Amino acid sequence: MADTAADLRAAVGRARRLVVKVGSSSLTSGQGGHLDLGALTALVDVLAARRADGAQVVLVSSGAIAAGIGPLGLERRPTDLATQQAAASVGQGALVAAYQAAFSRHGLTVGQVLLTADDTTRRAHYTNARRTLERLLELGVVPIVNENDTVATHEIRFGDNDRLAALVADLVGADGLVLLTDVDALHDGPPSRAGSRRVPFVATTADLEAVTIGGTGSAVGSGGMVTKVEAAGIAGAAGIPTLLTRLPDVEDALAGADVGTVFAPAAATRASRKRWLAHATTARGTLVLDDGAVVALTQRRTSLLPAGITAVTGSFAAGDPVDLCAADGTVIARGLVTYASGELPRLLGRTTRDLARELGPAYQREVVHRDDLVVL
Ligand SMILES: Nc1ncnc2c1ncn2[C@@H]1O[C@H](COP(=O)(O)OP(=O)(O)O)[C@@H](O)[C@H]1O
Ligand SMILES: N[C@@H](CCC(=O)OP(=O)(O)O)C(=O)O
Repeated sequence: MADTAADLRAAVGRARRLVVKVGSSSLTSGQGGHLDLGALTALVDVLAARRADGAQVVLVSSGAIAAGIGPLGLERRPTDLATQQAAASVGQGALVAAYQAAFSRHGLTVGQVLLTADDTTRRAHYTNARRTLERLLELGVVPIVNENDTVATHEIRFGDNDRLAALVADLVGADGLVLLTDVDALHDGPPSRAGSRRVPFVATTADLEAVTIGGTGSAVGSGGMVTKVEAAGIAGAAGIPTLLTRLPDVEDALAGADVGTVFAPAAATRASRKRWLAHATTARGTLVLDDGAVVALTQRRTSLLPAGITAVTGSFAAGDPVDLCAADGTVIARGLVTYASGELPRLLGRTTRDLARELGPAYQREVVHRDDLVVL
């Protein structure tokens, strides 16, 4: 029988391994610019209590850019990448120093882990990040994860930390993910709209059909509710329940109180490598498929051959992740491509037999092998 909301709340509360993500809006005051040390300390006290109960905790903390606004004398969150990176460079130091001081009062050591979207896209980097996090946890350290904003580029960037938190939860095999933001829960419409109501439980994506999910409502956050719901989906695909609430309610939430929104995990999960491909990679280009190829991939689960591709966009190397799209642009799958973007145009629409005869046996290969392909 499916888990009830109460079961799932209890499961997150007693998680042996917990990933907690806190957003910029919860850690900074007013228009942002300075860390709210009271809020940060309150969070650390709750996490330290979980540690004292024997749980392992990974903290994914935003706030670097927001915390750099004040020290740099800026008036608001910068919008250009270079100034965001400068603010993150200043703010990340302040953020980790504040956590270090707060956790040390509980006798706990923290370790900073900065990741880029490129680190999760490359499988070897991804598994390396897993080893680092595992070792930190074994050593009793509280890892504090953030995006490595100072080197992230526009093209390949998480931007908000919601997806990163869900990927980290999957990476470390967490039993629960907690997303802390500046609203008490997911609402059935933007909370600023009069009459919007809390959604206490999302059992399946069907429960989201009647919900209007919007972007950020704060001056310092970036993803809004859209990325939080997506993050709950990514964690759910790994079998991990997500609890979304606001920082002042986190203690009650972890005690199983009926606050926030709890998202049930998916009934069926994919293999870890397929989850990585679906959620942790960033596509470097697009292959547009004809209708026959779409049917072959989605219904017969075949590999993708050159004959079914009508167009290629982007610049990628062999082995890179790419999106596979239908003619109308809908992304239907993601896969690791066996050819570089420069090689593909002359192969499109051709049979592998013709290509092998003309160009040699190496050209008999699939463009995306079914083992390296995940239908979305
Ligand atoms: N349906 C919804 N329910 C709740 N919040 C929503 C909804 N749609 C949009 N939001 C907005 O999402 C915001 C939280 O996201 P964000 O500002 O990115 O926070 P964080 O910094 O914690 O990541 C809320 O303040 C709210 O204004
Ligand atoms: N890595 C960035 C996260 C930016 C951000 O606004 O994220 P979030 O508050 O989670 O929507 C930072 O630390 O400032």
